[in-house]
Amino acid sequence: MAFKTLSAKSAVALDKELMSTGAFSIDQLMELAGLSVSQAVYRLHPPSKGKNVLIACGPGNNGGDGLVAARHLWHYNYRPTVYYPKQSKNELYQRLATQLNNLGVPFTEDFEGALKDTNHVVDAIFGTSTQPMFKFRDFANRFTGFSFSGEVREPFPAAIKALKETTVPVTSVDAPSSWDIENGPPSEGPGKGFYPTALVSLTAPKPLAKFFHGRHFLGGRFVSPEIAQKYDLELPEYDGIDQIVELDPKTGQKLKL
Ligand SMILES: NC(=O)C1=CN([C@@H]2O[C@H](COP(=O)(O)OP(=O)(O)OC[C@H]3O[C@@H](n4cnc5c(N)ncnc54)[C@H](O)[C@@H]3O)[C@@H](O)[C@H]2O)[C@@H](O)CC1
Ligand SMILES: [K+]
Repeated sequence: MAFKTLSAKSAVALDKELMSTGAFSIDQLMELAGLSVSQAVYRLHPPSKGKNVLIACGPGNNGGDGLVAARHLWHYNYRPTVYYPKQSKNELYQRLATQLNNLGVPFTEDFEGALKDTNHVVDAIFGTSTQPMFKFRDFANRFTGFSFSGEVREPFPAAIKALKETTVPVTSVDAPSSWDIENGPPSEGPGKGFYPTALVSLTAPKPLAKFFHGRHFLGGRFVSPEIAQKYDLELPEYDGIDQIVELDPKTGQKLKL
């Protein structure tokens, strides 16, 4: 069975559509994305198996999903710790960080130290960025010979390397950080050889998911039938009140239990 995915170009258009004709705000989408991630963590690693969860957040929307997930995990009785070294000045992210401060969730700058005392890690450093900066860099790379992963800037290379080397289970949000949306794992740089335990694809799996062989969940239960049809998405049915659905990593279809 063919593994159906959403191309980088369609992912950009779909994001715009959700926020224009779909009438969603970014806050809403991020809340639902982060809620999905928190449910995947609960499914993989209930608090009875260890409450310490380290959430690594990058500077963009992927990091925002991580901040939201951290809040939900606290409410599920986990003990989350957040690594968020490049805090955005954007009001939305500041509010998400304040919400965590209000719950007493600690922020750490020592990612590797925190990793020693954790039971599960959420990788929300980089997702499937659709920023023009990435496109420019891809273009520039053709002339300089540097790959995307070789260009991951400080302080994130050490964190991505630590994610690769840890024996603690890692759940990646939308993409294993530093993977390419179309071509998957990088051939050099800190993300070379990084294969997390689980992946939560948001809205629809992107082409990189074909290179991933761990446990695969789909989240982002907010796509209307009209938008799904327009983007030719074959979204699996979510059960009951679940915000995630587990997919067969080989086919991308709903996993038959
Ligand atoms: N359509 C959806 O389903 C939704 C997507 N969301 C999330 O949004 C993500 C995409 O967000 P963004 O486009 O903000 O991008 P990312 O969050 O993937 O992050 C890339 C950002 O990092 C910055 N950056 C800074 N330093 C860097 C360095 N050293 N190396 C590389 N990049 C660096 C880039 O400027 C860029 O803004 C998705 O993967 C998903 O997690 C959700 O927030 C909302 C719903
Ligand atoms: K990620």
